[in-house]
Amino acid sequence: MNWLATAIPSSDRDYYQKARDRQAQLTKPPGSLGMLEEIALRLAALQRSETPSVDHVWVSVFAADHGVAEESVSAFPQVVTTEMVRNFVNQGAAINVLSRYVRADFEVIDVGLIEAIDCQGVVVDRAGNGTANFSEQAAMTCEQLEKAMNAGKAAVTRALHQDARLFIGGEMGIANTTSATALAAALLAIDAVEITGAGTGLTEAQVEHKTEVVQSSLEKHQSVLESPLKILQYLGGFEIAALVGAYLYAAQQRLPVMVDGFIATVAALSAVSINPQVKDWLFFAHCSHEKGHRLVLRALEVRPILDLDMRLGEGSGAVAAVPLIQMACRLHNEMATFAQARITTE
Ligand SMILES: O=C(O)c1ccc[n+]([C@@H]2O[C@H](COP(=O)([O-])O)[C@@H](O)[C@H]2O)c1
Ligand SMILES: Cc1cc2nc[nH]c2cc1C
Repeated sequence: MNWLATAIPSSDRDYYQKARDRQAQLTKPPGSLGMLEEIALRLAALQRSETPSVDHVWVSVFAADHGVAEESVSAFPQVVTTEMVRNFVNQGAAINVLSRYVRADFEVIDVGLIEAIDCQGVVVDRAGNGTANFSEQAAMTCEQLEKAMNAGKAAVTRALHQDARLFIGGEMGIANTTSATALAAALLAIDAVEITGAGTGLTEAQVEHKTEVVQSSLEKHQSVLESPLKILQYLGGFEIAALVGAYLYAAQQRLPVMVDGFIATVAALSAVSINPQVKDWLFFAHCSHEKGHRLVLRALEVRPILDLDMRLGEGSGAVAAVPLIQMACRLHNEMATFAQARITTE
């Protein structure tokens, strides 16, 4: 994975300052548009533009099965992953509705279902047929990790070919909150009990069992979890590794990203652990209802745009935040200045 060593550009300070100067002249008390101002400044600096815009959004949903599902850690059966992929293709899922609403390009990628489904409209870029059960062995081999991260890179390449201005990666994988929880606990060196939550809807007793599965897996693999890539290989999922690859490559290619919920934010944490420069290119859409999400956002020192108790995944929260960042751009670009509107400032 030589491409991982490619430098990630920083955002442009001059454009940031220019955008800040313009915000100061717009017809509003300074700072009164709150976080919408900062979003516009960041986008101006990333796009090196005085008129930032995110008119063309790209959504790639990565789907994969998880070996750890056999430990009864999800409220839903594993087959739902494949069934939801069919739903994505048939345009019936929440992410399809939201993508249509913002006129985003949408694709779904089978990055590792147990059984490949013969369904027109699925991009097949598989790293394997489901990960191994990480409570017993490494979730994936080094080769599979590379394939999964390359699937994310390939999705970003497709987005760039279509001139997308914002990349959104969604995920679908029954039991992937168990994987994301283990990843975050390993990356942040915390205990499973601090971060394990209900996922798709476990009872308290089931969450306790899930916590034990995560904690014992962390202890089992402790001696090999010495780098972010090893942690991803041992505890990750193919769709999570694809998100990590997508975030890193998008940043290398100067394509801003909107990060979705708990699983996607853990993928962002993994990407930041691999290359901290990636953080400049990431916007965080929302804080999900999943227990560990706020903790991971805090660890990343980022503030999400929305806090709606969503916990769906699929990229849904990220798309829900798109109208707000589009508004942030329009306000920045179209508001009159005090001089234009002839408004007294002192
Ligand atoms: O994005 C989130 O914050 C989120 C929180 C809980 C669950 N999910 C979704 O639910 C699935 C994983 O839940 P589970 O309980 O099977 O681990 C997976 O397909 C995720 O997209 C997503
Ligand atoms: C129905 C269903 C839809 C989902 N979308 C993302 N994760 C999901 C999990 C379930 C169970």
